[in-house]
Amino acid sequence: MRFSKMHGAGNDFVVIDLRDGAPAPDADLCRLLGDRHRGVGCDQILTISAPHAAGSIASYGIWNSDGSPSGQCGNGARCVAAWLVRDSAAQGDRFAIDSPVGTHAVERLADGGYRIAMGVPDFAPDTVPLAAGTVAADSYRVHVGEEDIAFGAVSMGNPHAVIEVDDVRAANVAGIGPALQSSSMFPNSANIGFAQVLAPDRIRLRVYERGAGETLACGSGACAAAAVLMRRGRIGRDVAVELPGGALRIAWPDDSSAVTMTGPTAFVFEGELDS
Ligand SMILES: N[C@@H](CCC[C@H](N)C(=O)O)C(=O)O
Repeated sequence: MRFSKMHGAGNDFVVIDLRDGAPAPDADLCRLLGDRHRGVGCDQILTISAPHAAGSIASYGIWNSDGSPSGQCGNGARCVAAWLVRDSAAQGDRFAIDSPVGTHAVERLADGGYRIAMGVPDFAPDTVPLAAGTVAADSYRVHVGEEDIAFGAVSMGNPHAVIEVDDVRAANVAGIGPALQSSSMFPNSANIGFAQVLAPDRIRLRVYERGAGETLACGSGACAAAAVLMRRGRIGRDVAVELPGGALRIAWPDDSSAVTMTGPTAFVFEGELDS
């Protein structure tokens, strides 16, 4: 099995081409590929297959390093786009690719970065899914140990909670992240973001990802944090999101439009696994 190792702002991937109809890796193989000691090591495994929608050039599947599937991966979408460009499957600077939750318009930028239309954020609790009766415009509350935590919740095709903090570097990401993930409020778990507003056009973010733990960057998490804070009026509609592994640009012109995410991609190495 041949694969490409890639990363987007430090969120790293094993990318596998399944366009010949080969089966997707099962959960055991995903765990092995994700293992940084016994396998290749990555946060997510991305598989590239034939398109689902007319007009798209390919589709992709997403698996976390613990073997669980996801519907959305922002950094992964940029890496899949860059992989398809290198493969000459993409003609021109604008094309479309299908994630498990829908079709995404892709724009290849002059500086080598990619802009992806990530879809319209959905705040409905049933969609997240979040076990809460009403849609809170601002935030929900939950007890984690002794702490009373306020958070926003949104689906970007995958579930996100966003906690605004004063100092993200001091945030208890490794404690609150897994505790909130296992709360009964999140029947499908969630990606837990910790966001600090630095300026109306700049936030700092760390994300404890579902199925992967804290990563150097989470693209859908950046969209989710920006959407929650924009909806609260805490920041403007076009922001830089500074993550431990790099910066992404997130824009959401108005509540009914798609969020766009812009950021870098990198190829790390090519590899081959034997059976
Ligand atoms: N790193 C990704 C998100 C990957 C999936 C996530 N952990 C989940 O289970 O939903 C990104 O860049 O968005």
